[in-house]
Amino acid sequence: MDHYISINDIDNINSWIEEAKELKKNPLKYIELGRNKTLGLLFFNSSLRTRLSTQKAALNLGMNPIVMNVSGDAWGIEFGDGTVMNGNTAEHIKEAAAVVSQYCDIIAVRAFPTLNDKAKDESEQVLMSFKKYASVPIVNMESATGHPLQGLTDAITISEHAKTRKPKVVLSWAPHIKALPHAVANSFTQAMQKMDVEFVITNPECYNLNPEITGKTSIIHNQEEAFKNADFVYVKNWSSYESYGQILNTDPNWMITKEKLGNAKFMHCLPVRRNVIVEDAVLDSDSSIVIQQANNRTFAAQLVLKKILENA
Ligand SMILES: NCCC[C@H](NC(=O)CCC(=O)O)C(=O)O
Ligand SMILES: NC(=O)OP(=O)(O)O
Repeated sequence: MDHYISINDIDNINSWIEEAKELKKNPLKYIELGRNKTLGLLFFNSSLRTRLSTQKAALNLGMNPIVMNVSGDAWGIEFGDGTVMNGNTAEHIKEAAAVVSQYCDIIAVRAFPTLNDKAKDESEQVLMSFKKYASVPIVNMESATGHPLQGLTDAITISEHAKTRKPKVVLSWAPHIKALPHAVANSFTQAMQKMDVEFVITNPECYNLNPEITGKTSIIHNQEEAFKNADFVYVKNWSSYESYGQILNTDPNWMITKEKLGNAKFMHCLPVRRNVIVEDAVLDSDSSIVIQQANNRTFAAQLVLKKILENA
């Protein structure tokens, strides 16, 4: 594999899941594979899990990770072509990406959407500019429209916890005080579409995700109906896609409660706002598998890095 940009880069999700489970059993098996190779992690946004689990994955492969908080610590980067750079940006992505490529064998990037410029967000300007101007493989650590390391993690976690051959998986919108990206929900949807699961999405009417991503997946606007016989309830807030980046509904009736969850397992990518997205009683119960889910971030990242290293 050259780059890991989206869930579409997974050629066979079942074999990837099996390989990730093998890595989890023996995380240091490939400690020589990345020896003397450097992974650069560039963060334009905050992170706890991605920042630590991706470094851990690199260390398990014998790589040396180096991390930079780009927003704040680096010079402001210009992405526009032909811009007269007399504003706030001090260096162009053409130089920045070429320079970092000389220090790193793989570059991983986190860059969230603007949520006010749909065209710009959908062009994935930051991630795709790194891909264009860097001379080494690029890994997406959550971009404007996708979080494929999370989506792969979620697929592994569902496979590990499934009690039936074809579990029912529900992606549910839940309320939030801030306008949040679509990336996690998009990549989760794409991952579930590749798996042998019964997958449905539930969200208020004004919150349908990008129809190009949801495709034929059924969208049910009645949460209670969607949750019937669910084995996994994956919860996430996202802002409106149609009224791009807007908060149109904060109805607390969409919050996940123990009663609504029934016998299903609760999943969330984290960080999660308690008693806004989900009540304490769920997170503090055995129904929640969010901690086990976050642990799998390491093995998803390790699998992706391994596949890139093996291709080098
Ligand atoms: N990487 C996982 C989720 C990151 C981001 N969440 C957030 O920004 C939550 C912020 C808050 O709760 O204030 C998102 O939804 O895409
Ligand atoms: N789930 C996830 O990506 O977490 P962070 O934002 O903390 O990296």
